[in-house]
Amino acid sequence: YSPFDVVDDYVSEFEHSMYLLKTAPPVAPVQHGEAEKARHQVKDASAESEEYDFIVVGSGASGSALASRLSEIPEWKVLLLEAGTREDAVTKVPAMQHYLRTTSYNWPYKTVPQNMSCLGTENQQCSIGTGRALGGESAINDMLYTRGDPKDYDTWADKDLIGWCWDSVMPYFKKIEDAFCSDLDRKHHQYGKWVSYATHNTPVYRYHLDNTPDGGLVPVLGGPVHLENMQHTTHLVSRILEAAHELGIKPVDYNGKERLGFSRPQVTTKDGKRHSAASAYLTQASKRSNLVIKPDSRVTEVTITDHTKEAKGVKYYHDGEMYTAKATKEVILAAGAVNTAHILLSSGIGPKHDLEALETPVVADLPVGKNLKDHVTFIGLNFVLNNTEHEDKNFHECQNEVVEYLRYGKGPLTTTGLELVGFLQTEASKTKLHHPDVQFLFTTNLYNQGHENLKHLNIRKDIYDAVWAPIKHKQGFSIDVVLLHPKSAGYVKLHHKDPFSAPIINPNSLTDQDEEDLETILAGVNKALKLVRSEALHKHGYQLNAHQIPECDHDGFVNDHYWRCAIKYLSVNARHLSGTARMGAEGDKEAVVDKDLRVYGVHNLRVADSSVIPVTISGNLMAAEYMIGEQAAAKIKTDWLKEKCRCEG
Ligand SMILES: Cc1cc2nc3c(=O)[nH]c(=O)nc-3n(C[C@H](O)[C@H](O)[C@H](O)COP(=O)(O)OP(=O)(O)OC[C@H]3O[C@@H](n4cnc5c(N)ncnc54)[C@H](O)[C@@H]3O)c2cc1C
Repeated sequence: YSPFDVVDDYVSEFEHSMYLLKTAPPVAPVQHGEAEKARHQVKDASAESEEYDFIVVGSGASGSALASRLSEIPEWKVLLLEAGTREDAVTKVPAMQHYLRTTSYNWPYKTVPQNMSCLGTENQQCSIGTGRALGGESAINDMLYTRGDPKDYDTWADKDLIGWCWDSVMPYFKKIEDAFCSDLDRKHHQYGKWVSYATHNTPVYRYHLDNTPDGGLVPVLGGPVHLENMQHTTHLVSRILEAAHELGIKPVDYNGKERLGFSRPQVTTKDGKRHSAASAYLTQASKRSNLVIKPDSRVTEVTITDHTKEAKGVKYYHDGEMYTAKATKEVILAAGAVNTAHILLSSGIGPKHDLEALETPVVADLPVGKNLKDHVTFIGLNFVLNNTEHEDKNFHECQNEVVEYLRYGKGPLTTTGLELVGFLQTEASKTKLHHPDVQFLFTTNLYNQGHENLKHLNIRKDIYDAVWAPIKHKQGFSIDVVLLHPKSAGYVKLHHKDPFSAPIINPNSLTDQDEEDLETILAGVNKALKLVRSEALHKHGYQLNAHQIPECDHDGFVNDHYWRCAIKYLSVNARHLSGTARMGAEGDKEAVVDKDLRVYGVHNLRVADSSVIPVTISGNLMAAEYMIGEQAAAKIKTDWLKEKCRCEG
């Protein structure tokens, strides 16, 4: 075959998508004037509005799972509204993920200036952009699939949240997944089987088959979300596993029974291409006539009746005009921890005092926006390999990579650079139970590729020049240290009552009084340094990047004193945002929704996304979001189908 046959069509589609992304106008916030103009064009609500049984707002992991499951009931008409647009050829390529975060597939939010973290960013403002696409963040994220630790969910259940303990959520994880990974703890997964076919001139294909009782082979029906290991790794994996062995750290399946240790990443790709929530859930479901999916439609407010406090529908902005849509049964918000809080606040649901200050009529006085949590992450731990330069690729090599990607789903384009993941308990941990407090992300050549590549993190140019520019093009790797259970909490507030203006986001990272958060990251840094000093890595010549942050370099030594300072400069937000519409039992003053995700004090309104997470989990959030979407659908089905049985007698 000619590589040109494979590549030509793809390259033109890819180039076209890149052109559209580069020329797209800035997305959010829409300018104040434009919002005003649009508001005057609101169509007459009663005459023009569309009517549905359910309206789901936001199509991320939770919203896509939820809308898809609700539309399984043919009599229910479901509307899914999404502010972002459909994915394209660029989003499918895992290696493009950093680029995507500077495009219109992103809400370009920044935090307010921080005092204890992000000191190395422009204006001390961390970038906190979240995904804005059909598929939500799963269309731009790092694709790492981590369920979290059973103890996390048991902690939720300890707060009287029946139905959320590990034993209750585990079946949903299994329902979601279709896992094709090596090193799986199989009892704990819904997994596919591998059958390889190699014919004389075709590549190896994979079939997903199982034995039937009569001995034939049928496809196994796993869940909609395809999981596989990163399809491209380097020699770093075996070297780190060897080093880990030296330190007594085990190789594990972090989604299995034993979770403390190191694993190959399990990621949401299918044949090396990104498998977003939209691909997993909406591609099939969109064939149903009772599911209406509207991208480029930004919800500004939930409409709620004055005296009965019932959610009746939403207002949304599409193509320069405002529309209304009615929900005869429920409205469910799944717009992510920042935007769900924003919509609730704009609808008059939030702290009374704050809403009144902005002259917003109060529908329900609830602590919306409080308790914002994120997994703050230290990115300043970089290692170089004996000053080895990596060479620029020539045209032929690049072309081969594209062919490898398209034809076999392999090669460097299928990876984000992440090679290995660790869940560890540091010396700073206060619990006697086995429970991780930090996550390690081992990535090759992530930060030393030019300042442009760190634009999505808002890193200052002088910091880049001091720390990473001297090792540009050097081979090496980094260990990001992720704080899994931050004590500090922040908030999301309305900046203005105009629903189009960006909210105030303050994660307040590393501000806890006892500095436990800082000390836990420091303990993680020291553990990482110990690992790199092991014989297994030392013998290859890996060295700590000698170029450090000038503001922290008081005495020329890289010691705890230095690292505490460095952590404040180069800890950034992981954008694992949660907790802004927290789930809690009745009487819990910090709760916004109950255990069935219903908003307290407002009828027919639920929240089903990371906003409801009451206590952070030991892992990245996407898997939990899929689980929350699935659980929400099951709860809604139970409620309304039970209702139907009662009515029908
Ligand atoms: C850069 C980045 C990397 C990450 N990497 C990982 C990772 O590797 N693994 C992992 O598990 N997690 C990762 N995360 C976090 C994870 O992706 C999210 O926590 C999770 O996907 C959130 O799912 P969600 O359904 O709650 O919301 P989202 O995915 O944020 O979906 C919400 C959707 O609602 C839409 N929306 C918002 N406001 C409105 C509105 N007003 N009207 C209509 N639609 C609206 C948004 O456009 C968005 O599409 C990452 C996040 C980011 C930003």
